[in-house]
Amino acid sequence: MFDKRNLVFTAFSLLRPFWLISLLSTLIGALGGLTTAWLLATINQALYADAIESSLAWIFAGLVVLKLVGESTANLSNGFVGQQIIARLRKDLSDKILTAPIDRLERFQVHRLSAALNHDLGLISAFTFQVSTLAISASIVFGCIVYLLLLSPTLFLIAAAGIGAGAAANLYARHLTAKRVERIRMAHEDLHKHFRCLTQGAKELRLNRLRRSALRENQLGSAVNRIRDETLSSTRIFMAANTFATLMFFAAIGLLIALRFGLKLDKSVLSGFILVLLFVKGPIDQILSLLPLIGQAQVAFRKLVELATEFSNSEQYLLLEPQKPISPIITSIELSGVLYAFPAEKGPSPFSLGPVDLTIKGGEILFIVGENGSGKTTLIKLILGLYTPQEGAVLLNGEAVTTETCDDYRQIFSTVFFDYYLFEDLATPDGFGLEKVTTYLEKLDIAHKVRIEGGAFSTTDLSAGQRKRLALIHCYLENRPVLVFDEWAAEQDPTFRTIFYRELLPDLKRQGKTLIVISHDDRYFDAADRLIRLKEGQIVEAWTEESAAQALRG
Ligand SMILES: Nc1ncnc2c1ncn2[C@@H]1O[C@H](COP(=O)(O)OP(=O)(O)OP(=O)(O)O)[C@@H](O)[C@H]1O
Repeated sequence: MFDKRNLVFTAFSLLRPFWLISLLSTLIGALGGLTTAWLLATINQALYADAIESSLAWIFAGLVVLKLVGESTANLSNGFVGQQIIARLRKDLSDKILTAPIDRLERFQVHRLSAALNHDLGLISAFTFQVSTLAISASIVFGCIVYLLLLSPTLFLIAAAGIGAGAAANLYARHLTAKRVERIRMAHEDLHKHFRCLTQGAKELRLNRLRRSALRENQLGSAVNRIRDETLSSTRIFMAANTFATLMFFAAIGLLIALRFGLKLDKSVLSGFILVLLFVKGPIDQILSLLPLIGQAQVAFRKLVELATEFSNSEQYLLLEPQKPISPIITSIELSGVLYAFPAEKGPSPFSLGPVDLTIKGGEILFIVGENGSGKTTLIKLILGLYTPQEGAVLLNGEAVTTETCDDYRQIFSTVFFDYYLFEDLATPDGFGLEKVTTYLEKLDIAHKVRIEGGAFSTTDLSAGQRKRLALIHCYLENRPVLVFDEWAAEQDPTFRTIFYRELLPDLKRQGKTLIVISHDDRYFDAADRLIRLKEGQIVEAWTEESAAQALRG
């Protein structure tokens, strides 16, 4: 549940490292603003003076310099603080995502993340650039108010009524548009989702006219139209409020002039008053024009805090360096009474796996097989320490893996997931095996397509099967004791599929690696030392090479 205190706390924690410079720059900006009001008073004084004294000229010049220095310093330092805050937000959010529990991350859909990282951060960035303008304008308005009050309290009351009515109209407009700002933000999330469809589903959309027009007109079109219509409607509301504010402003000026004789006002006081009033309209309009942006930035900031709260249960220690070195000796990896259930958010019956008892012996080849949706990938995510079991424990060499040791534990594995991500750069421990890369490329029959250039693959624009071979090269280079393959051979041609099961796996086993392989290739099940079959989240069959041979012997 979102907590308002959290928003305030986050805002303060963001500003804390820069509080001094923020405060100083705001004060300097305010000084610049107040100087402007003083400058106006000096001009007014000079206009009605019988003679211009040199001291007045010096004061005028000094105030101009002070105003320029104050405002530029405030603009520069506020820009600096703004950029620091944006940089900090970007890094903090990336850290949150890097350390977020994998299952949370999987549930928090990508388009929501990209809306936050692009739309929300963009709005906050735009807002931070306006902070000094806001501070300077506010202090000019404040300074002018003080000066007007000193000039004539009666005139001030009349002017304040007019300006106050306009400001109230704008605040009411802000209230009226608050829901629209929320709806625009929601539509941006939808927009990001449909933009993903545009690029990731480009081929399918080209081939399916019905889907294409549904996306164009109903989904993407609807989100675009909602943003346009809600923004236009908000703009109209603010325009109406601004028009009313201007009307009230000039009505107040009209009234002041009309009352000139009735109130027996001094001509010089009235003209000076109106001069300052006309001047102060600029900063007032500037503040009012920023109200829509302030509303949008508030919503954006709240969304970012919500995102940070969603991932607050993060594994902060993942960012600490260095980790414990990985022990290359694996005697066993054990799941003891492990249970994991997906939350009941989607669909009536969430999937649950276990309780599972499973011991993987160091150096063996274990196949995990079963129908689609039987829980194979979920099981390996538990083995890999990517999901935390709700019950039971994972043990390495007989010792329970704890929250503190989990990341060290994860470093024993190299994986190629079914939905793997192919990194272009090679991340090898101390350059391990770099001299062997060419041999690996040749072994995987990909050397004619890819070279190593500057510590990265020269290209990853390859066929699906070839890309997966590059993912395997990453595993070779990582040189970890346990390798996990989720349907690695699915995209390979028959020849290379045979090479994978008959040559590569036995070869890795000979090097002392432990191999965990998810496979649907029943022709090669005999390549396993041990096989377990999953059904509806339970191990329903387990055999070893010996038990199979014994069964065959009868
Ligand atoms: N992020 C998720 N949220 C909720 N349920 C999920 C999630 N991921 C998987 N599931 C559910 O868990 C079940 C097991 O999924 P899993 O990916 O482990 O199956 P699998 O055996 O690897 O299937 P396949 O052979 O198709 O890859 C599925 O029925 C699926 O509905």
